[in-house]
Amino acid sequence: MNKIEHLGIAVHDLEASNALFEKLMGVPHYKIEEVASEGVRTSFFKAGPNKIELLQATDDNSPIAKFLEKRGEGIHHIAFAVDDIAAEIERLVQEGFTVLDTTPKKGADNKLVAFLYPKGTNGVLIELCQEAPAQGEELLQ
Ligand SMILES: C[C@@H](C(=O)O)C(=O)SCCNC(=O)CCNC(=O)[C@H](O)C(C)(C)COP(=O)(O)OP(=O)(O)OC[C@H]1O[C@@H](n2cnc3c(N)ncnc32)[C@H](O)[C@@H]1OP(=O)(O)O
Ligand SMILES: [Co+2]
Repeated sequence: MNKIEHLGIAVHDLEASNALFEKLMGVPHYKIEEVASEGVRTSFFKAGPNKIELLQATDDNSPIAKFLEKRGEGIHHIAFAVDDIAAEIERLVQEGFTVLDTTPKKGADNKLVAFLYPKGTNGVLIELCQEAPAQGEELLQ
């Protein structure tokens, strides 16, 4: 795995949290993107080379809606950048991790992503992220 690609933070109200993080970090968010397949609306901030992803639920079945209900607002996941997500998924399965997405799926910000079940990773939800190749559609079906 390479660097931490982003930290995901679950929030109730994306607009309010955008204003708060803008004040906190001294920079505006650089994009808002909805990922309907994940039931989320996201916004991104850069702090030097690092990224923060704020996530709001777009429906009641969203992982973010469930998380907020159970645990309230807070850090939801850590995303690691990987060069070859398919190879990394295979390696982690071999290592005995429960990979929730054996086929990478579309994430935000032009990424292919896959998640690991948090009960097998010390209670931390892990996301793998690969920069989506231009012809990434093939990987997504
Ligand atoms: C757009 C994209 C991107 O960056 O590009 C994103 O980030 S999308 C980000 C949104 N998408 C995702 O999160 C997709 C992957 N997540 C999932 O598939 C789900 O949220 C699960 C992680 C499987 C949890 O689902 P659910 O809560 O329905 O399952 P469950 O009731 O069996 O929960 C199992 C246990 O995991 C805990 N649990 C749930 N979410 C957690 C989280 N984020 N971090 C740590 N623990 C977590 C629950 O509290 C519960 O523990 P207790 O029983 O002890 O209470
Ligand atoms: Co994420």
